[in-house]
Amino acid sequence: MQTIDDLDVAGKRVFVRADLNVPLSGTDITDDGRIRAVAPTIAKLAAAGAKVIVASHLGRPKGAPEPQYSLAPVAVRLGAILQEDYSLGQEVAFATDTVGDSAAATVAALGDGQVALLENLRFNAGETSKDDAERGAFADRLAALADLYVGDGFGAVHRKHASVFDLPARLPHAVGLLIATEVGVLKRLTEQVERPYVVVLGGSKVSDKLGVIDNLLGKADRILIGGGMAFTFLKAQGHDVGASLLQEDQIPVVLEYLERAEKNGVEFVLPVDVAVSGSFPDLKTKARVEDFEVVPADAMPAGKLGLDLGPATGELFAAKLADARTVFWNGPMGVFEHPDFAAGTRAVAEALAEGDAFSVVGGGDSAAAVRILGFDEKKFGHISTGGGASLEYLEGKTLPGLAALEN
Ligand SMILES: Nc1ncnc2c1ncn2[C@@H]1O[C@H](COP(=O)(O)OP(=O)(O)OP(=O)(O)O)[C@@H](O)[C@H]1O
Ligand SMILES: O=C(O)[C@H](O)COP(=O)(O)O
Repeated sequence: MQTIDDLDVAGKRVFVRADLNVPLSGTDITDDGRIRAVAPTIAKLAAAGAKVIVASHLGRPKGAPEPQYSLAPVAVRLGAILQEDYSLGQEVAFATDTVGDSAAATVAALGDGQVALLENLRFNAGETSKDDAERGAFADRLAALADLYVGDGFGAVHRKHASVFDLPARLPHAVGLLIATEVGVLKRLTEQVERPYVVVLGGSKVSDKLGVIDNLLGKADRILIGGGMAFTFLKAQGHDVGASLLQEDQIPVVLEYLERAEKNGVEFVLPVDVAVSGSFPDLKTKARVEDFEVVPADAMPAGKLGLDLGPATGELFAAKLADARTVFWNGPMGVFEHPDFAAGTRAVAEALAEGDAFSVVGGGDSAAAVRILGFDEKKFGHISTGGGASLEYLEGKTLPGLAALEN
């Protein structure tokens, strides 16, 4: 792959596909880790005299503008970071569309060394379309904005989307600093793993992430399952899971995983107790949950939502991490955004921060959780900006965004 050092960027319009899909509470950015992670690439290009056009998705809008997914607050924060940490002389210009008049005018007004951010790519149906021609047509319009392409949105490289996959085929391209670092670390987990190798999985994108277990059954020594992921396993074992997140159609798959794990000598560890509530907590006010209750994992009351590991499971998971030499963790153990349901995530983070295993934390929300809960990032081996992306990399899948940069 070419790096940005291989490109002559001075005076050129350089399109940087970043992953600025940051957690928001209204228009407040609750964790800016993904912005900080791509800032070195943007700053380096600007310092080399490029006109830098940054683009990203945010959330999952359905192909049309949805104001709550606007990247406008991100432009302000990116500008502040570039000014404070990289001495960029001006603010980041913001285009209120992606391939329309605002984008054209914003890019035309960019001077050498200046930076603009386009509005959310997913406000256009062409970005995520399954139809090659529709995606290609959108990529053509994006390509018209720029002379060169830099891929640095590691969190999105597993998506076959126009700006990730089709656009680099249309412009001379290179890999950014963030992707280069991320891939370097994850390679280590696929090539030389020190054992015991323990994998911790949680989060809410259950259907996206169950598949990785298939591959991990041949690699990991122990797999701990928490977060929204746990309830499909508990249900497969015959337990009622109330109104918790459940991927019912995946139960046969999960049963096969459990059987194969036993055959392969891989230890599966599931929650033994769960923190529940009758409704999803208010993440904005963070008001105390009146009906908060810890119940055994095999006796979840009907209608209740499992929202965190119980304390016994927190201790169990910490014990199962104590002798690990390598750990990969993806997905929070509970709805950590609310203080009543952060304990499980805190227990795992604490075990990793205090242990001496080489630990990789993958995922926008998992990484944010570690920082929001106040852990020192330096206590972890690597904090990856990619959740689904890092899992698919570890699965050995071809990632469209990396394949496109290799061609
Ligand atoms: N039991 C649960 N029920 C519902 N949601 C949960 C549960 N446990 C965790 N979550 C939610 O999971 C979300 C994070 O899941 P996700 O799979 O997106 O994690 P990630 O891999 O770190 O992020 P990404 O894949 O987006 O990079 C958090 O917002 C958290 O509140
Ligand atoms: O948060 C993520 O994992 C990336 O930004 C990708 O988002 P997506 O799962 O909505 O494609």
